[in-house]
Amino acid sequence: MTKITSIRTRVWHWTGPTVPPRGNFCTNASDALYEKGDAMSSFRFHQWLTVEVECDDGTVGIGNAALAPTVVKKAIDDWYAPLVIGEDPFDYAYIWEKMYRRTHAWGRKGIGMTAISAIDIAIWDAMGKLTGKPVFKLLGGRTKEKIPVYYSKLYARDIAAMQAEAEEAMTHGYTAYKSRFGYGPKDGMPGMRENLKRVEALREVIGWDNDLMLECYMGWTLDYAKRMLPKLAKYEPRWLEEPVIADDVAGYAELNAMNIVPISGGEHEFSVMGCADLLRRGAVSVLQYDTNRVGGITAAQKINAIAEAFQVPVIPHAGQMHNYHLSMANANCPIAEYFPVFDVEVGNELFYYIFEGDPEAKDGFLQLDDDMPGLGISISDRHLHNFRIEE
Ligand SMILES: O=C(O)[C@H](O)[C@H](O)[C@@H](O)CO
Ligand SMILES: [Mg+2]
Repeated sequence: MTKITSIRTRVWHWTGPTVPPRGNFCTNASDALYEKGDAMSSFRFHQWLTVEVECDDGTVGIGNAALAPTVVKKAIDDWYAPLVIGEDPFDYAYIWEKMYRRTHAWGRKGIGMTAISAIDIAIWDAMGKLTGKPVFKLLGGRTKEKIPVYYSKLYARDIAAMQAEAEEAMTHGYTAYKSRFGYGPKDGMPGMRENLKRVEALREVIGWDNDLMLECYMGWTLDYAKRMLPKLAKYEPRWLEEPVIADDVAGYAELNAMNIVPISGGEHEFSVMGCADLLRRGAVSVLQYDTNRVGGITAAQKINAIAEAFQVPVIPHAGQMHNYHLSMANANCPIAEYFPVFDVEVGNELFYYIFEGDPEAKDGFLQLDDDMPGLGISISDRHLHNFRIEE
């Protein structure tokens, strides 16, 4: 029997250069407030948590978390690691339930479930390494020759710059593009026009044979979204993402039931139960949990089965290997999100500066290696000079 002997947590604080924040960059939940200064500040992730689960034969599985890394680190060090050390990693379902139930009073969403996710991902990486199999081969194997990806950036800014970015992305063969709205309820009718002008401008560049997805990042309200949907319909978006805050599940369901534009969400939902509730209530037409938030690979795979029963496709939030392996192993995961490598801005791109092994998209697809055990990533020292590491 294999045993887990230690869990090492490190917070990687980015100290390198970052792209300065811009106004109307991306609507977000703080936009509802009378906000002085940078409303987007609490939605930038310039830190990341790595979790290394070591087994008694020296095998180390790597997990990660992007949400509130310093707090998640403390939760793991103080509460979760003692529950997991001494267990057999192949008892991953038992370990998951133990972490979930022993901290159920406070850990079923947010910080706790993010901690569970990071440990669970590390356990699956360890199991892959211990069996000599890529994680996707432990989940269901290769359901796709290669994974189609969508280009995910196009934050709101001046129209010429957005069109230039889309034109450049087009040269890489993507057939799907996600853009972010910069305006919401506080910007009134003029803001609606600004939003619509940018959608129009992107359609001019990518044409009508490519998918266009539109992201609100929780920055609109139900009222505003109901007014915008009929105006957006003619641009045929594949989905409208996170129009309202994650707690407004009824709002999601009302917008989705309008059947004007498919509503997507889930990246701020946690646990099997949380995602099952979104599906049961018809809240989303596309489910977008993130494996490093929702409960790790153990929970994500259960959610995939439930989503398949509802025939709701799962397109996890973010690229990154913990999501790619699930996309490869599930026919109900049609495409994956892909953040192009770029200067540190929002923070989704930090993954590339901490890890080695994440595949690069080519001609709108990415590939996983049948012979690469585990997740296929390692912790890199290429950019150590740009990080302060908190052990
Ligand atoms: O869907 C996404 O990629 C997320 O919402 C991103 O983190 C981003 O849009 C927020 O800045
Ligand atoms: Mg999103």
